[in-house]
Amino acid sequence: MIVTLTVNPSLDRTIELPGPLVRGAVQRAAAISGDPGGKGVNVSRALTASGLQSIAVLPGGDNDPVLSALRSAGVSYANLPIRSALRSNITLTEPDGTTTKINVPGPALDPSDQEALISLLVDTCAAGGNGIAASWLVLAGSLPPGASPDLYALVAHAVRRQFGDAAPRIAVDSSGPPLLGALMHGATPDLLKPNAEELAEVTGVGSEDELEADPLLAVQAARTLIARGVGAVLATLGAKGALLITAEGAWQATRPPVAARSTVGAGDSSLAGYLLADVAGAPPGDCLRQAVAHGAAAASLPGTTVPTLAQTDPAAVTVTEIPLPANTPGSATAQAASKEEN
Ligand SMILES: O=P(O)(O)OC[C@@]1(O)O[C@H](CO)[C@@H](O)[C@@H]1O
Repeated sequence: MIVTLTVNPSLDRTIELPGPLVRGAVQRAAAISGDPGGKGVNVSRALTASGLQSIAVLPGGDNDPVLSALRSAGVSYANLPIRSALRSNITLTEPDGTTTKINVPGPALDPSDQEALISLLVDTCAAGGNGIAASWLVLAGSLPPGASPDLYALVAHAVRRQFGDAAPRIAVDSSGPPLLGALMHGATPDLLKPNAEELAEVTGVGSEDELEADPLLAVQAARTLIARGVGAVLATLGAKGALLITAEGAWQATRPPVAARSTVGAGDSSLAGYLLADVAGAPPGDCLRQAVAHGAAAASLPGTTVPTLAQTDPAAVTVTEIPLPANTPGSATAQAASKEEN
C-alpha cells in the first residue's frame, strides 16, 4: 500500500484548443475535461489505475469537487475538512502539443490544519487500507499559503519517529522552497524526483540547461545529494531521458520521442511507474525503465489522464549503466572509505 500526501490539491481543468493560442483573442475550445489533481493525487490515481492499493491524503471538504472526482474515479482517500474550497488549475493545450498551464495558490492552511494533516497522514500510513501498513509515502507538489516550507521534513520526522524501522520509505517530488525545506532538519528522503531545474536548484551544481545537456554533470549533482544521505535520485532530463542515481550506481534511460498530447502530470506518472516496479521487486535499472515508460504513456494521453501498466511500453526504453569513478562523492565505495576514516 502506498500513501501520498498532496497538501495543495487542485481540480485540473484542461481546455483543448482547435488551433494555436492567440493572446488577447476570444477563442472557442474544442473540448474541456477535468481531473482531480495535484502531484500526490496523480500518483495515487496512476497506482490505482494499475491495481496497486494507494490512499491519497489531502485537505478538502467532503463535497469539494476534487473529492467528488476522486470518489467517481474510485481512488481511496483520507481528507482533512477545511473551510475553503480547493483550487482549480487551468491547462491550455494546442494541437502541436504546446501546453500552457496556470496554477493558482490554493486555500491557506493554518498551523492547526497542518498539525491535523500530519496526524491524519501518520494514521493512514499505519492502517489506511484494511490494516495494511504503507511501504512508501509520497510527499508531492507545492505547499499552499500558510504552510511551513519545511513541512515535508517535519512529516518525514513524524513518520520515522512513529514507525521506526518499519517506517514507509519516503519519496519527495516538489520544487522551490518546499523542495529545499524537505532536506531541512537533517531529513533524508529515500527518493527525490527532481527535474534538471530542481536538481540545479537543490544542489547548486550547474544550471537547468547545463544539466539537461550533460547527463554526467547531472549525475555529479545527484551524487552530492546521495552523499548527504538521500537514498536515490530519479532525475528527469527532458529530451535526454531520465537518470537514476543511488549509492550503488547510476543509470540513464532514453526512449524514442512520443507524440505528446499533454505533458501535465507525466512526471507524476513516472514516479508511479518507478514505485510500481520497486514494490514488484524490480532492480534499479528496471524501476527507471518503468518510470520512463509510464511518463511517455502519460504524455501521449489527453489532459492529466493517467496510464495503466498495460498502456505502457517498457521495451521501448533503453537503459544503460553509467560507470562511476570509485571516489565519486556518494558512491558506495566512497561511503565505505569515509566510514573507515571515521
Ligand atoms: O502547483 P503544484 O503543486 O506545483 O502543481 C500542481 C499541478 O500542476 O501538478 C500536477 C501535475 O504534475 C497537476 O495535477 C497540478 O495542477
